[in-house]
Amino acid sequence: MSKKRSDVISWDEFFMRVALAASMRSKDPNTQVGACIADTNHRILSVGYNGTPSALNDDDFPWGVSDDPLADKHSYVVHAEANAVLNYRGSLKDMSGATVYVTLFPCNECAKILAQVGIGEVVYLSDKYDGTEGNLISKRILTSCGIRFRGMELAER
Ligand SMILES: Nc1nc(=O)n([C@H]2C[C@H](O)[C@@H](COP(=O)(O)O)O2)cc1CO
Ligand SMILES: [Zn+2]
Repeated sequence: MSKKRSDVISWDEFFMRVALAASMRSKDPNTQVGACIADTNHRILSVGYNGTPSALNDDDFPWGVSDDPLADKHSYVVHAEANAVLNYRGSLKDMSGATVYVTLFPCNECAKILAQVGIGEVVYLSDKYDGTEGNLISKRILTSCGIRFRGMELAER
């Protein structure tokens, strides 16, 4: 009789790879971000990546940065974590205590959104904006709302 496989990927790795796959849909030329929200029963609630609102023609808007907010991509892009929350079609009470897997540490605006929908934990791959103003504010919000956060790495496969 054959034995069951035991070297399966962990839940952390599975959800982070889903987030990573979502990031591959991003059209942002500089930073592609993916997010996957999983509940405490290991069920995926939602997925998102950074992009413009779907009704907006993203060929008509900037993908670069500029001192002019009208010509800056940041003015038009919805962040991956926000999109994951907005894409969710279930009852928000089921998001309580859920974990968001995100390929880049959330900004302060997303931290507020995640806190307000009751996310319990943030797991991230990169923290490339560590120490910047928005990043420090985000960590302050998460900490003060009792939202745990931890980094993880993905093994090469
Ligand atoms: N956690 C995040 N989720 C996101 O979806 N983003 C998005 C906004 C932009 O489209 C891009 C950042 O572009 P840049 O400033 O690195 O060229 O990633 C950014 C962050 C950073 O906090
Ligand atoms: Zn954000």
